[in-house]
Amino acid sequence: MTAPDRDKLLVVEDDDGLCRQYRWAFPGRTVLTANSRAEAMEVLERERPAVAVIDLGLPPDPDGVTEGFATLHDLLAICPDMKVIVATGNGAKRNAIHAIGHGAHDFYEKPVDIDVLRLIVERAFRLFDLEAENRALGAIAGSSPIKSVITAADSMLKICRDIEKLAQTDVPVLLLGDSGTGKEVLARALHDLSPRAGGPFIAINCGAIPEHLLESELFGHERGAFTGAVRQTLGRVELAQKGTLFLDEIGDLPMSLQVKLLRFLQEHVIERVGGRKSIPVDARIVSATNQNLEQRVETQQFRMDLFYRLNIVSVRIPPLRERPGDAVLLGRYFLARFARESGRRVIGLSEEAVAALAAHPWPGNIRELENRIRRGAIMAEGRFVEPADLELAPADAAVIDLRTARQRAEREAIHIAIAHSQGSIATAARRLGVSRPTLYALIESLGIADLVKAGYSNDQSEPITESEAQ
Ligand SMILES: Nc1ncnc2c1ncn2[C@@H]1O[C@H](COP(=O)(O)OP(=O)(O)OP(=O)(O)O)[C@@H](O)[C@H]1O
Repeated sequence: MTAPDRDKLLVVEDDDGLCRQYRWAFPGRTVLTANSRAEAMEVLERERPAVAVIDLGLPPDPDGVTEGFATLHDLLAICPDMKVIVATGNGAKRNAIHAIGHGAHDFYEKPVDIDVLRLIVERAFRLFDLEAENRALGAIAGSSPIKSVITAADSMLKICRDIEKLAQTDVPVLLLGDSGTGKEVLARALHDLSPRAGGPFIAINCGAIPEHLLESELFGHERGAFTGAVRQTLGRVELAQKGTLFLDEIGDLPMSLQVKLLRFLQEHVIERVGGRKSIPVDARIVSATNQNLEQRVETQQFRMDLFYRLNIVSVRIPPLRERPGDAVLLGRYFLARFARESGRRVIGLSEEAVAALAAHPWPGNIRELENRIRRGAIMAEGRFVEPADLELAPADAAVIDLRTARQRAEREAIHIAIAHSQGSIATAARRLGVSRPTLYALIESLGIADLVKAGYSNDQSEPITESEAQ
């Protein structure tokens, strides 16, 4: 299918007179019309319009909304980037809200006011353009030199280039970074880009295996080496023959094994537990830690000679919070992946979710981000993942202007006061220290009249007195 056409407007409307009106109303756009869902899908396949206006009352259900919603669903399933505006009957706000929840970009109420509709449609075209540009930018920014490493941050792009260079050598590399920053991803990339790519990549977490098992896990054992050693077993070092050995959490390697590892690094030979033979092993060593190894050397928990052997080249991986743009870029990447894997129709992150991702400090780094997005892809009810789906607080509180902050606080105070006044506006006004007309004016200007009416007010019968009005 071709790319969406940024000038084409699709109108799905069964009234031919209205279709004509639409054509006149948008002289600068190519207006394509369809009378039914089937026709709309044909036009979509052929023309890929950027924006669509659809009437919810379409045949065979012109008086209901089922066909309109089905059309909305089908259009977005094929073309999720398209901006769809739905036309609803007078007063049918519930349908409009339902449509937005199902991915519609906007709605307008019939009868058609062409000036208003023009504004809505032009806004949709502008947004479509902006998003298309963003996607193009994202594709460029996200084009990291290493396929498995998604990043747009300069510091990480530099690390990727360093990894590419280091991959051509055999020097031991020490990867330093907090938990979940992608140390294993980079270790694997180092292997995959190296001439050893055809050989094995063997990883071992030195902190996760009990000390008494670790020696045999690393170096293997001969039959009868200890009770239960019923057969000869190769260790991870030997299994990495002609490949790469990734020693994760190297700071946790017990002192007794540090000597043995050092010998391997110096002489490229190992001895299995219970064995006497020196076995040559050709494996590249990449290690990683989130601890301060120098400090462990100072406190004599880590051998200095081993530290220098492992640390011929070190690569410090920045935490996610220090990679500008990466939380959102990775968030979109994971969401696309999880949505695809789970077959869910979650299309994107809401603006609020993007802001929340950008503001969160990510103590658990990319692993935390991945887990939150996995949750969001499952929990999202509409088409967009919201901050609550990610169990993140909305971020906008930190960046709103003072006027918005004041209005928000006023809204909240009014709701609380009315709720505590059993719905009486007069009592609420007294509690808030304002006159009743002022409170009414505030409720009106803050746009919460409907909520106040629906929620609490039993105040309808209390007319404003003359003295109050002054
Ligand atoms: N730049 C990246 N692009 C895509 N996925 C990434 C990136 N970095 C990390 N990940 C993913 O994040 C998760 C954590 O990464 P990884 O296991 O490499 O971190 P780590 O630093 O080795 O963590 P730990 O220290 O806890 O072992 C993995 O699922 C990994 O695939």
